[in-house]
Amino acid sequence: MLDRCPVVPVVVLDDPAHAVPLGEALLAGGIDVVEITLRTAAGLEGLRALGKLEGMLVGAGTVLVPDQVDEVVEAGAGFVVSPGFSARVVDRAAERDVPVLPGVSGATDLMAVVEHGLSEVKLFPAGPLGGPAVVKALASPFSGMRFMPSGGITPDTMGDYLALPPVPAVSGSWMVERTLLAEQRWAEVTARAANAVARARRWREASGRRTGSRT
Ligand SMILES: O=C[C@H](O)COP(=O)(O)O
Ligand SMILES: CC(=O)C(=O)O
Repeated sequence: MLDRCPVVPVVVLDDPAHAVPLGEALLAGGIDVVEITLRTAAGLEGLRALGKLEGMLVGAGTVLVPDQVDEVVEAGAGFVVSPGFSARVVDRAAERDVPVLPGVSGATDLMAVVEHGLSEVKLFPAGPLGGPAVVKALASPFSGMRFMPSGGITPDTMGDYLALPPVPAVSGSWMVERTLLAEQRWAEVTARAANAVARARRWREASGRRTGSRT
């Protein structure tokens, strides 16, 4: 997932009927990975609908407890994301054979991640924690760890993260703002997605790094 697309939209869905047009809008902008959060009642149904959209890899976000891992796997989630580290969520994901990206906010979380044999995490909330400097500091003792920063990232700051070798992708909600979805402004979603992918490509090229397959 982390190598597929350098920018992963994080979606808070209010209406499950918006899931498929949203997915189509993202694909049109060159984004083929999306995280649907369980923050709303519509999340699970939206995940189920979007999972059937050809060419889109759909994951579940805001997975807080192990039973939600079962729910999202049954709804077709291709990966699971949590805002923090839960050993029980990680273990359930392993039992269900679904890739999991636990959230970390510091070295103690990363110690637990290493103990569980994982080497890919979400850094959350990346901006308030201190931005790219935090990735650099954490990557030093945890060499080999790959980070997907999220939280407070903007089109203007994402390049500073993507320029770092341990950062294959960033995630955020700016491409799929809740109001855009409510107003069904799909062309704007496509434009923001295309802009994000183009910026990611530029930053990667400037820093001599390869982008994901679709970029
Ligand atoms: O997990 C994702 C975050 O909620 C995304 O953060 P953001 O809304 O600041 O982009
Ligand atoms: C913030 C986050 O990681 C999530 O909602 O999954």
